[in-house]
Amino acid sequence: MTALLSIQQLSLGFSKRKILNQLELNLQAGEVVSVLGSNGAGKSTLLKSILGLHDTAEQTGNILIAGIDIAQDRQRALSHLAYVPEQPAVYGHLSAIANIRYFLSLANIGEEKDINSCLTMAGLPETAWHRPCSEYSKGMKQKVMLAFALAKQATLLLLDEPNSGLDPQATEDLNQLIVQCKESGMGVLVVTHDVLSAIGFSDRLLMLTNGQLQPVMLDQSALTLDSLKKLYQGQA
Ligand SMILES: Nc1ncnc2c1ncn2[C@@H]1O[C@H](COP(=O)(O)OP(=O)(O)OP(=O)(O)O)[C@@H](O)[C@H]1O
Repeated sequence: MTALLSIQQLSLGFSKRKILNQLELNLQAGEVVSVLGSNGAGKSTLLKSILGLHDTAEQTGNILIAGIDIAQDRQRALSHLAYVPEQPAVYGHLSAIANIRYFLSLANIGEEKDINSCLTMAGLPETAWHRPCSEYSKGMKQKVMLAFALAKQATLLLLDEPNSGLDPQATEDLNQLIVQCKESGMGVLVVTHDVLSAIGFSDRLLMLTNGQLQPVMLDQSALTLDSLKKLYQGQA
């Protein structure tokens, strides 16, 4: 089976400082993988690599999305992917529906999927659909971007710190949506500091350390701040 995301020997540095070092990752359809790591470990740098945002001269290795090498055909590779950044980027003067229509047109996608049903699935209240997004909370903007991912029929979803700034109810709603995406056959890669949520929705937890991804097993019932500190410091 072709992996939805396959990263082979990815290395990247800034000013001769190595951030990613021969990093390997495979993610299958219907799988949620969460990447943990200390501040500055390189998690956002990894996401930017997957999005093809780094100068290729700075980077070595291969990244394939649905079997397509982003260095060869970035546009076609990215057509399979949806990305929700930590600060969701929507146009404030447009409504949720208008934003999604606009993003779909930018991606050259017709409205094959019903936007209303995507907004419903993403959990945005119907009363907000036609209001300008400048009036939305962060959680609501995030739901617009997730509804876009569903409307685009992306098979691979990248989420950068999806729970930061969300209250417990909004966190639970988002966690459930991640599980729904997985159950519908999407692959989801999450970068997060919310270890508790990640244990709940992930099939695999990986720790980014010294530029590489290492599997970690965490027992939710034994989780303490001290045990987490040790794990992040590589002492667990
Ligand atoms: N464009 C850049 N130029 C130089 N250094 C950079 C650049 N982007 C990131 N870095 C450095 O690379 C390292 C990894 O940064 P990155 O943002 O990927 O970390 P992170 O794991 O996402 O951290 P956090 O958990 O704080 O968000 C940091 O030391 C950062 O300063």
